[in-house]
Amino acid sequence: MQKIIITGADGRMGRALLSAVLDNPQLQLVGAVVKADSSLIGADVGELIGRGRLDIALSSDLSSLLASDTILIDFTAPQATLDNLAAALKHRSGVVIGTTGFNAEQLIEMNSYADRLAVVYAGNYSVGVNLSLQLLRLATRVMGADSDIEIIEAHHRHKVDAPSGTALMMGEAVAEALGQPLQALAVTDRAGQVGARAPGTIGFASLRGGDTVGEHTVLFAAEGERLEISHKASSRQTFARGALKAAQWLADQDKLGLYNMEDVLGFR
Ligand SMILES: NC(=O)C1=CN([C@@H]2O[C@H](COP(=O)(O)OP(=O)(O)OC[C@H]3O[C@@H](n4cnc5c(N)ncnc54)[C@H](OP(=O)(O)O)[C@@H]3O)[C@@H](O)[C@H]2O)C=CC1
Ligand SMILES: O=C(O)C1=N[C@H](C(=O)O)C[C@H](O)C1
Repeated sequence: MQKIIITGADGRMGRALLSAVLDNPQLQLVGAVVKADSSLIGADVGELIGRGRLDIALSSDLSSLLASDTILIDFTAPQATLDNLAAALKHRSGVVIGTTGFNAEQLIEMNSYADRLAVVYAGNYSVGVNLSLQLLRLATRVMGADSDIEIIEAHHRHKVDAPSGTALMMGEAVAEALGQPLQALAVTDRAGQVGARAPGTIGFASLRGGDTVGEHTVLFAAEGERLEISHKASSRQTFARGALKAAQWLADQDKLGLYNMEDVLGFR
């Protein structure tokens, strides 16, 4: 059985991941980690997620749980993820990262682990979103030169980063098919007298409200027609199950490296 540790265990994704691990007979939950100042330290994981006592206590001591045969699944916040990667390196644990909102320096730091650890990183672990990246590359090759490309995302009111990690992944796929880096094309801030749309740019718009789990549309607006490629997640379990698939896949890899969900799904 593959041993799994969940960080950010009391978060929205942390709880979804705990349920998904407990439902998967091929996985064994060996640790659930919360912040050092959390009032939940010592509480029972089963009671946290409404499943009755499981005799696994929430802990803040990630290092004491990590080992070379554990996989850490981390959906927390950018700095916490980088701290957790440093801890994983000491124990040679594989890491599956779902956190979004990294800045450029933080992404460079994450990439620096690629030759020392086995890591999967994806801004979205659903099958549908990762399949859509293939569709987006094709649509961009066919229609990209003649279309205005806009990426619209909607999330719940608690989300702290924008554009979403998924929107940026989609933007990267489109930019790659256009043969340019995303930073050179992305427009994320339209307000006031911004002027007419610059050709070849990729616009981003972010909506926040209610309990929206995660919705993304990439619009190719051409003369006389519009193509929209959309994905709607209706449950966090879809992300949790994808992350567990990534953990099982990572455990079977014999090479270190920074992988993504397209690697896990065999799409590239
Ligand atoms: N890749 C994917 O498929 C998906 C990615 N996400 C991403 O996952 C991340 C978490 O999302 P979500 O679960 O909704 O967020 P939550 O805010 O519900 O959970 C975040 C968790 O991380 C913990 N945390 C935050 N900051 C720190 C820190 N500095 N040190 C240690 N722990 C910390 C929080 O602890 P505390 O509660 O004590 O603050 C909490 O347990 C986000 O970046 C989100 O975008 C979300 C869904 C899918
Ligand atoms: O914060 C979320 O909730 C989500 N975050 C990810 C993102 O930033 O794209 C994935 C999903 O859309 C939910």
